[in-house]
Amino acid sequence: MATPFKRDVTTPALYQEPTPHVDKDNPFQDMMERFDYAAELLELDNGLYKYLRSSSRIHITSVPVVMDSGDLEVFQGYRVIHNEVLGPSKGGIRFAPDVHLDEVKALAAWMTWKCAIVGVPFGGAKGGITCDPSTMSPGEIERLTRRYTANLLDVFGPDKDIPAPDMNTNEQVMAWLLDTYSMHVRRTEPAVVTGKPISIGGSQGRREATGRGVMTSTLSAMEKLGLRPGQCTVAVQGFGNVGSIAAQLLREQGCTIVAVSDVSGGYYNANGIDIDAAIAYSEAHGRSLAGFDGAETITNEELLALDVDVLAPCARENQITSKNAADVQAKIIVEGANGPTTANADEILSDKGILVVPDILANAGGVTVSYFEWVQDRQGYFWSLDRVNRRLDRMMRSGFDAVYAETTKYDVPMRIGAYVMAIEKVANALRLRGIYA
Ligand SMILES: NC(=O)C1=CN([C@@H]2O[C@H](COP(=O)(O)OP(=O)(O)OC[C@H]3O[C@@H](n4cnc5c(N)ncnc54)[C@H](O)[C@@H]3O)[C@@H](O)[C@H]2O)C=CC1
Ligand SMILES: O=C(O)CCC(=O)C(=O)O
Repeated sequence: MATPFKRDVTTPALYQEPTPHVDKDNPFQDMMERFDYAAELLELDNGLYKYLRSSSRIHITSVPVVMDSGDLEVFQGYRVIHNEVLGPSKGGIRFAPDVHLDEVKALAAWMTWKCAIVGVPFGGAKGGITCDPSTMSPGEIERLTRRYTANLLDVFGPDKDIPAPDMNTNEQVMAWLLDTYSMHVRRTEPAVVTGKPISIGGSQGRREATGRGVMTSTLSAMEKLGLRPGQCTVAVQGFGNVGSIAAQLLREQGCTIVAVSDVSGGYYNANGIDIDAAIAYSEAHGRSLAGFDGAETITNEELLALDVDVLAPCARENQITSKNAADVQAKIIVEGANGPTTANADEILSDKGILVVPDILANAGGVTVSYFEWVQDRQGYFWSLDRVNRRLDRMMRSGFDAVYAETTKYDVPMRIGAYVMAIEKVANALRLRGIYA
C-alpha cells in the first residue's frame, strides 16, 4: 500500500545542482512551498510526492556563438522537462541575463500544472539561455537560437517536446527554431514549435492569447466580486507581449488602465492611459516606454501599490514579495507573469482579502492557443480567429470555474485551489498509467 505524504523528502541527488540562487525568493523554492501545501491537503502519497517534486529530465548545454566582433562567446542554455504524463512536454524559451537552473525548473513545473488546469494534453517543460539580448544584434540572436536548437535536436519534436516564446523571444526566434529543426530532420515540421509567424504555420490569435486569457480571467474574478469592468481601474506591470495585450483588451472591455510599466519605469494617468498610443510608442522606440508623454512617471514599486481595483503583474518573477505585499491596495491581482508573487507574499495578500488569480490559471491562454496551433499544424487545416478566440475563452472560463470550485471546497486561496486541482489530475494520470506497477 502507498505510504502517506511526508514533507521531509530530500530531492534526488541528480537534481541538487549547485546554484547561487538559493535566497528566499528562489522561484523553485516558492513553487515547492505551494506544492507542499496542496500535496498535504490532497494527502498525496509519498511516492508521488517525491516523483512530482523532481524534474523528469534536465538538459544543460554550452552554446558557442561567433559574435559580430569575430570573438567566440559561449552561452549557457537549459531545457528542463518536468513531466510528460499528460502528453508531450510544452513550454516557452526565455532569453535573459539572469536565467538560471532553478528558475527554469520552476517554470517547467508551472507548465505541467497549467496544462492540467486548462485541460491541454501536454506535459510541462521550459527552456532558457543566459544572455542579454538587448546588447545582441539580430544576427547574433539568430546564431544563438540556431545553435541552441541544434544542440537540443534530440530533445525537441512534435511528439516529444514543443517550445514556444517567452520573455525576450518572439515569432522570429520561433521561425529560426523551426527552420533549424526542419533542416536537420530533412522535412518541414511546423508542429515542432508554436508561437511562430502565421505565414509558416502559426495560429491566428496566438500572439494575443496570453493577454486575452489574462483579460478573461480578470472578468471572471470581477464577476465573483460583483465588480463591473466599466467601473474598474487597472494597473499593468510589464508592457511586452502579455502586458500590452492584456491592457489593450481590458480597455476594450471598458476598464480604465491608469498605469502601465516596463523596465524603464512606470507611467500613470488617473484619467486612463491611451493604450494604443502606448503600444505604438513602445514599438517605435525599441520596445521601450521611456519618454512616453501620455502619463506622469512613477516607479515600478509605486505602480504595485496604486489604489486600483485590479493589479496585473505581467513582467517577471518575484515582484510582489513579503517586503511590499502589505502595500498592495488592489482588490484583485491577476498574474499574467509566471511567479510574480513569492510564497511569503501570498500569506500577506490572503490576510488582506485580496483575490489572487494565480499564474498557472491566469496566463494559461498562451499554451491553450499553442495547443490549438499544434493541432492545426498536424491537421494541415487552419482555423479562423473567431474560432480560436471562442474556444480559448471557453477553456479559460471553465478553467477558472473549476479552480474556483476547488478553492471553495478546501477553503484556501485560489493559488492553492489551482495546485490541488492540477496535482490531482497529474497524480491520477500517473496512477492510471501504472506508476505503482
Ligand atoms: N509570451 C507568452 O505567451 C507567455 C508569457 N508568460 C509570462 O509572462 C511574463 C512576460 O512575458 P512576455 O510578455 O512574453 O515577455 P516580453 O519580453 O514580451 O515582455 C516583458 C515585459 O516586462 C518588462 N519588464 C522586465 N523586467 C521588468 C521589471 N523588473 N519591472 C517591470 N517591467 C519589467 C519588459 O520591459 C517588457 O515590457 C513572463 O513571466 C512570462 O513567463 C506566461 C505565459 C505565456
Ligand atoms: O505556449 C506555450 O507553449 C508555452 C507558453 C509559456 O511558456 C508559458 O505559459 O509560460
